[in-house]
Amino acid sequence: LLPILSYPDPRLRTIAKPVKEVTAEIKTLISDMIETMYDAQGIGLAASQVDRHIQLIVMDLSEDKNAPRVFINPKVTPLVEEKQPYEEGCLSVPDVYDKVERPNKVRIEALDENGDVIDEVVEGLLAVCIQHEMDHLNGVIFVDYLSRLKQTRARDKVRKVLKIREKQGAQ
Ligand SMILES: O=C(O)C[C@@H](Cc1ccccc1)[C@H](O)SCc1ccccc1
Ligand SMILES: [Zn+2]
Repeated sequence: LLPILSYPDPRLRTIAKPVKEVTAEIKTLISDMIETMYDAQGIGLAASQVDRHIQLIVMDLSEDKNAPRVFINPKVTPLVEEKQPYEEGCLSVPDVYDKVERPNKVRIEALDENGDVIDEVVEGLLAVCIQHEMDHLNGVIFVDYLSRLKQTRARDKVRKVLKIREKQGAQ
């Protein structure tokens, strides 16, 4: 399992670089990220969150957690002006959930783990999730869209959650 960086760790603000070649090392990272995402009960995970600053996202929206998707060097283009609110969460901001408005139909252009082209139009949760992960690759965290007060509360909440996890871990 890979350690997931927690807000407000400044490393989460790093801009991810494009992947030049899908090496064996990157394939190992992909499987480690998928395992880490499942363990953390996430439906998406960006490489930035595990302190690897390359343009790589893994996602799995399936019920049985057996259909992982890999997006390398993704480009997301909104296809509608109108934004819809969605109650978002983030594995880097544990136990914090709040509404974020995003376009809910986007085009995804990327490469998959075999270097094959992905070019899809997606809607709903998949569209929300890919935009949330794309933000991570650009050093943006969903709490950045919230008020200063909510950002302060999020920082305090994460500090508390991490203390509790430390204690649990130590026992
Ligand atoms: O990037 C992450 O931290 C994983 C995110 C992905 C996500 C955020 C907002 C909306 C959809 C997906 C989540 O932690 S995965 C947990 C989750 C699952 C369903 C709905 C919201 C959050
Ligand atoms: Zn996140």
